[in-house]
Amino acid sequence: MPPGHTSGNGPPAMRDDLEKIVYEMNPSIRQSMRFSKFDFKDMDHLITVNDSYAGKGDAGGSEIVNNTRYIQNEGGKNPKSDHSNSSYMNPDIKNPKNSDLREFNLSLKKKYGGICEVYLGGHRRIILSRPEYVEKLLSTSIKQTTFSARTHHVQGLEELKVLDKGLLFNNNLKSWRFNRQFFTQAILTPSFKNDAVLWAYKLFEELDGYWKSLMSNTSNDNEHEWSLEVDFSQWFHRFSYDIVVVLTTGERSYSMASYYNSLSTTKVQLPNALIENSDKFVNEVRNHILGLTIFMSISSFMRHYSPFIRNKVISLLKNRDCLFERLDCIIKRRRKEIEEAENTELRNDMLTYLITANTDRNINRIKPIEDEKMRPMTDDEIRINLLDAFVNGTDTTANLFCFLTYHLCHNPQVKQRVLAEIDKYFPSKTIHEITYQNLSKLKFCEAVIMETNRLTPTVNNITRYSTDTCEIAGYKWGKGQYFAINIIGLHLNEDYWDDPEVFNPNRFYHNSNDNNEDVDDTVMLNHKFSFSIFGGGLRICPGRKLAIIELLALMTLVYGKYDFELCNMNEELKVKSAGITSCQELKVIIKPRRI
Ligand code: HEM
Repeated sequence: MPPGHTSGNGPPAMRDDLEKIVYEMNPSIRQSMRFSKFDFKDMDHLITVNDSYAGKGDAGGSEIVNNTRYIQNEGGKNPKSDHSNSSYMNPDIKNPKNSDLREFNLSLKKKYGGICEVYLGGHRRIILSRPEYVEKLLSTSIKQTTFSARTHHVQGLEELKVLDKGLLFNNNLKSWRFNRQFFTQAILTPSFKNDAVLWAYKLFEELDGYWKSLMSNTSNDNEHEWSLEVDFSQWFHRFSYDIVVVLTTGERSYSMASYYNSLSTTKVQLPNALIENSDKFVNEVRNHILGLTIFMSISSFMRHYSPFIRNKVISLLKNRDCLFERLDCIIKRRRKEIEEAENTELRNDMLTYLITANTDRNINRIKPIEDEKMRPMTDDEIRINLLDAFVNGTDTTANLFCFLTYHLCHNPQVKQRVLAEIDKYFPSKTIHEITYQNLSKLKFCEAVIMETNRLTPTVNNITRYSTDTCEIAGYKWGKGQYFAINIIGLHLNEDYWDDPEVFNPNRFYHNSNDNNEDVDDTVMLNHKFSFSIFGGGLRICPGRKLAIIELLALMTLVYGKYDFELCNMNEELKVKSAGITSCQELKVIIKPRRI
């Protein structure tokens, strides 16, 4: 997930504070944070395309030019003709107030075509919206290291102690490779994937229990005919936290239980202290994610000397210390358990893998490729890898599941096909047989996941920072150029997609005969890079398989058991869009489908 991610369902107090900081402070900061809340009227001022930059390779991009010039005129169309359309909106997300960066990206593509230049907070970014232009950035070649970094050296990230560590903000190629190898191996082993499905099942059972109990609080006595209004956004953000925490640390968090307690007069049978501790943990992670946004976007001077921000910054640094201390305790506790469990079989969670990798207790016995990677990981390294999994692996999946539900409710025929496929492979009473191998048979469901991400991507930009001179989009650029791939610009590009605004999973499902088990899962895209759900190249999302397994498991378990419809079909999808597009609320009525 790219930098600048804000979580949609952070604790309200925290979110309000962030908005206060961003929107109500002095104008110079508002200007620098314009990517969060921008004004279409000002776009011509903000955006400059000037090929005198190109070729010079001036990474500083010294001046803002007030006029706008088109350097790429796509498909013979004059982008100027789209001017009146600058507030173009996808039918599914209608309110520009609710969807800042997504709408901004869409209008950039509409108005300026495949390439343009944007100044945000004094930094020049080159925005790319054509698949041909992003090829080199997402190249898989190991030798192509010009675009191995995601950001420039952001001092704020150093202060948060995440720069050049772990994966997400690690620009040190050697250190990144070391961490990436462990991270990937830890979450791609068959035993880990099995556990992922097992935990999805267990946590769904827990969720199912809460929903039934909430229903029994109401007057309807007939257990087969009840219905319940639930906010999918709240439940599935919590579900994704609980599953990622248990899969990575092997320890339970109880954020679903805590949410249930807030809704119900009867409470879960767990000690309060356990739930409070779990709430603290989840809030620390959420605040850390918000901290990443603030520390990346606001200059060191403003962070430390602006009276508006200073206190927030101090509390975010305290939050970082608490979270790090908590993770360090978990790591130490597990190290001790591993030492004490001499001859016993070890668990499959990510933490156990990271502790034992390259030791004689290695749970997966995968041989490291290079000598330098032979050493075990330190606690400091393990901590950041766990954090990377929390930061990247929770809200992304939860939001996608909400968007998916929304699209299915608006496309009843697609919904019927999804249910038919689930019923075919997981008939009633066989749901406990769910494994990652048989989930992979759900090809139509997988196509629905892809199409959901095409139309409503959770990640808005994939960024790269050039570590050498390069040529992109026919221009020469200097070392230190910041590029941002405009995902929605690619996904709704009419040159590569027929009826791009229509929800049509068949684009990703090429087997017209549903009875044919031997499905061709090669998706034919007009251009390899016209679709990017998980990024690409060296930095491609390492959690992509886990994300798909989790989403398929959720579809099977939730849609298999419950019928679902939106409380209000006319209501807009409520999203907020910064680094990721996040679902704020999704009210759904659920009814039992299978008894
Ligand atoms: C639907 C869910 C998800 C989506 C849409 C998603 C998307 C992405 C994208 C677009 C990137 C940037 C890739 C690039 O720069 O080329 C990324 C990076 C990353 N993702 Fe995911 N992701 C998802 C789930 C997960 C999960 C479940 C995990 C792990 C538990 C994860 C871990 C990571 C990490 C660690 C990175 C940084 C990789 C690096 O810099 O080497 N993601 N993700």
